[in-house]
Amino acid sequence: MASPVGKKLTGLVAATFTPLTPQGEINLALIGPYVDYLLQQQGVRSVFVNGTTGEGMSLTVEERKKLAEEWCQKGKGKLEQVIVHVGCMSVKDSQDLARHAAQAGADGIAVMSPCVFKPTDAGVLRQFLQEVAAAAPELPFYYYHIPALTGVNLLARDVLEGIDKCIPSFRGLKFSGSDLLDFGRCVSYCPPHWSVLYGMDEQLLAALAMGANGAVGSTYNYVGRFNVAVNKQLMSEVSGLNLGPPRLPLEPCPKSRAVSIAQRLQQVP
Ligand SMILES: CC(=O)N[C@@H]([C@@H](O)[C@H](O)[C@H](O)CO)[C@@H](O)CC(=O)C(=O)O
Repeated sequence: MASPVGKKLTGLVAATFTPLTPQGEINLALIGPYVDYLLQQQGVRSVFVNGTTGEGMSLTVEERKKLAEEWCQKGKGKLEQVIVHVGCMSVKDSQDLARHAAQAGADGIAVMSPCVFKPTDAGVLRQFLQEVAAAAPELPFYYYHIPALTGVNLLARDVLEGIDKCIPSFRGLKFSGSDLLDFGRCVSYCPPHWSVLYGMDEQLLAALAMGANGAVGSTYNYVGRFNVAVNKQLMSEVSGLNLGPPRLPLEPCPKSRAVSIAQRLQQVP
């Protein structure tokens, strides 16, 4: 099957919370107003559903399906992209969620590593991701790298090695780690039609300076507007300095180039 096209995922993406009723049931009635709130109050136009912030791993498969459907339905014609996290401990549950996300009209799916029986190396993790991606080959697929939660301390760059050969729908990664060297190597490795999205909101400026295409995080639910303003300002200052394309060639990273990047960034007021 031909690999999916679809618009490149960029900008701020809110990792959505899951609204619950006082009885602990998912509260689907709040999703419509949540969409409007993100657009109107935060200037955030894409969402990442059932991830860490949304406590997807603590929800049942049925609850995750209902939430994915509701976000796709209420976001249709309003949001730019609805990305659904479909990672589970069970590959079959993940495949089921991937197929469902495609039927529900999601714009892409993401998967984190299983974290109890952990992959022993990057190849094993790639194989897990491949089996899930194959269940919805028409959807752009993203690897969700979050080692602090999964305990899977593989380098994201190693996971990316040759990944498009086994996952034709691969379109990038959400990097929720603090290792900016690994992040920079991912930026360098990814072709321009992939998205490199950063997920530690506290380090967003560093990630943008290193070439992130956007960010996925919890704080964009409530300080999205602030970030949109700061990022616009940063980008105009950086482009005013004539630094060239933001995608920095860090692989291999010669010392002289690293120094010159640092010197140039110091000039940003
Ligand atoms: C561990 C965690 O929840 N990390 C958040 C961050 O947005 C994080 O809340 C933020 O950087 C504040 O520490 C995201 O990376 C998680 C995320 O995007 C998700 O919910 O899928």
